[in-house]
Amino acid sequence: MNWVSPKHFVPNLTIGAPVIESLRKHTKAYLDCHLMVTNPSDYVEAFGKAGASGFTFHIEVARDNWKELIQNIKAKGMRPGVSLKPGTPVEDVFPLVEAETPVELVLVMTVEPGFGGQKFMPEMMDKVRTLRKKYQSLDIEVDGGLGPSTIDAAASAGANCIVAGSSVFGAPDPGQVISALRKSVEASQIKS
Ligand SMILES: O=C(CO)[C@@H](O)[C@H](O)COP(=O)(O)O
Repeated sequence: MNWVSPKHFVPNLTIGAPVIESLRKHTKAYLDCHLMVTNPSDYVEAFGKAGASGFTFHIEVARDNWKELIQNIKAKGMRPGVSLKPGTPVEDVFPLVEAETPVELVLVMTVEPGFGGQKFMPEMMDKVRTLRKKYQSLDIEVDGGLGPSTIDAAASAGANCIVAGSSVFGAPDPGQVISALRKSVEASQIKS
């Protein structure tokens, strides 16, 4: 794909706080917000007010301010999470999980963030296994290329929160795919 990253031109997001606010009027569901942005601090207040449940930022853009960011996310009533890109070592998020005010979720990207429909990277399961061994009760999320053919690898490595796009929205029966994903995670949790 020949795609060049644009510079920021406007401070708004296509699926930003107004979308969360609109959804919140119709559901009590957990709204898990993963902000793939360079300036997550700028969005905490708006997402909190809009009714987001979780706010996940990227470690790659928060190396200098993650402590304040986590505290701010919690102060605004959301669960803080941190995400890491495929090239980022898992050790980089340990301090955030072990902090006095810790993140409550780690999102291991299983594709390069940016586009749906990419191939799952099984080698990222080493990160998931490492996190699960070290932190038994941590929420570990995976995102990218998850579907019926890849869920068992992720679930058996220890992932318990699954983000799935193409496999669900491209299925003739999305509910059936969601059930299959859920079943695999539940079965792995019983075994461990
Ligand atoms: O936002 C991203 C990647 O940037 C992911 O959430 C993907 O969009 C998930 O989609 P599939 O890989 O399941 O199609």
